[in-house]
Amino acid sequence: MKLVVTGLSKSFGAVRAVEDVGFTLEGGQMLALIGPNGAGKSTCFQCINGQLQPDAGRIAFDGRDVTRLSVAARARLGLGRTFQIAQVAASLSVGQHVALALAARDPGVWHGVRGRGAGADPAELHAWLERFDLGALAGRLCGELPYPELKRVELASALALKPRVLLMDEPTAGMTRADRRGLMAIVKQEAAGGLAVLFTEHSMDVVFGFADKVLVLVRGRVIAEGAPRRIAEDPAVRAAYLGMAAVGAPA
Ligand SMILES: Nc1ncnc2c1ncn2[C@@H]1O[C@H](COP(=O)(O)OP(=O)(O)OP(=O)(O)O)[C@@H](O)[C@H]1O
Repeated sequence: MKLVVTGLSKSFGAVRAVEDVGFTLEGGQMLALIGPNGAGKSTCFQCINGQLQPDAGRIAFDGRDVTRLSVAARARLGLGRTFQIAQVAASLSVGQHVALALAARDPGVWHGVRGRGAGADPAELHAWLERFDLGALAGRLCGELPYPELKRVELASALALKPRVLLMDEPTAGMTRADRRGLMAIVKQEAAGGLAVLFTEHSMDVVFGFADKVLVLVRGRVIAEGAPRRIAEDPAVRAAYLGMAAVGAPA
């Protein structure tokens, strides 16, 4: 798997949110997109997942140009993302939510071909829930879950679709350090199995603890790219973005 982004640019009126951004992401890698507020992380992220159309640039997925494809078409090719569990899904149980995601992987279920409604195979569902330490919570309503567990349900549901690239926009926002690390450890395991991961992140312990590669954006442009240790020591990064105090030692 290879995701190649070249010359990505997007403006909003006079604001050049993203300018000439490029990078390569391969299977098994975790790439963190970082930068100060307003640097263009979300805009870049949304151009890649298809929510926004870039003004210029190309996004190639395994050699195929996906720049003009819809979110759904990208997802079908294996470009997956985590979604925040919306209000409507809050009334589903954990088991139901994950079962829907598992079933959605198989279009036959939706077309009634298998005649089993939207149910996943119970044994597969059980194994999947256990993998995310959600077995004991299967009957709980998503809307009543503590935040870290809810984030695990979102991740379990996104990965149930078996993406080859997982896009996560601020996956650990609002979590404690321990919960952040717990969630990202699961993602890291998936990456070890060949999944490519692109995530935006503000928590430096997550960036330096889990990313294989870091891309630093400042005012829409890439100012540095490389291994976390190199990025942490990069004077331009320290000066332009992180600030001396904010850069922790790489984990
Ligand atoms: N829909 C929009 N309309 C107008 N300007 C926008 C829009 N979305 C983003 N911008 C502007 O583009 C620039 C980049 O914003 P973006 O949200 O991509 O940055 P970010 O790095 O994700 O920031 P944050 O860390 O605060 O979420 C900012 O100046 C922002 O105000």
